[in-house]
Amino acid sequence: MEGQIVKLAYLYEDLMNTYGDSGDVKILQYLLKRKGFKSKVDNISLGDQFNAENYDFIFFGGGQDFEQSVVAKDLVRYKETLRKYIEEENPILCICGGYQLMGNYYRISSGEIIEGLGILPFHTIFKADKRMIGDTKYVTEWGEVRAFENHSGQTYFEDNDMIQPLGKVLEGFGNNPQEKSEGIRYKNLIGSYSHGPLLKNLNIADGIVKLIIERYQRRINKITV
Ligand SMILES: NC(=O)CC[C@H](N)C(=O)O
Repeated sequence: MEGQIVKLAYLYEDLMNTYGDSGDVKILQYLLKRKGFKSKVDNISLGDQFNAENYDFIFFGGGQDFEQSVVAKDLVRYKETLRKYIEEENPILCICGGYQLMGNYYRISSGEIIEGLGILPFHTIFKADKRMIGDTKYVTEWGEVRAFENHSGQTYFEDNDMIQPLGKVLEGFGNNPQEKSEGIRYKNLIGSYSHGPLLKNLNIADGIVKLIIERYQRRINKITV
């Protein structure tokens, strides 16, 4: 029965998957299996139908500016279902280009604006003077994380009460070269510039698996009552 399977959605797997990001989903499936949970990944792409309510976890990986501009136009159809899912404290992990698209906009090198979903109050701006590339190290609520970043977009929060960074940067750049902050945490949405994949850091992976199982149990209880 479908209800007995943990359901994961991978948004635009064919377009948004840089530097091993799909490994994040594979690691989560492996850890869920070790805990005795079967899981299934649905790849959601251009023109598909998607209802976040049916899932226990959503993954949105990184992408180059061109792919982001294509995806942004399609993604707008999912704004309300994603907003509801996020507001209800369900788990979602957005990496780099996927993270950028949760904010208000991303201004790319040509000056053109890629509209984000505007679910969270931040924006990203391409700055030619600095490509943020290399190894990163930062501290999160789950402990220290090491990963790899490669982006030109610099992300700035517009409301520091509503959203918090995922971590404090010890090495590398994170959101931008000035603030020593990495990624975002809002309810159970995690956004990060980390590739490599991020979830090779098992402290974060275990934290997300816990959130997924809690969400799965809430969803299953709703189906069976
Ligand atoms: N790796 C990525 O997802 C890159 C994101 C975006 N295109 C940037 O350069 O900022």
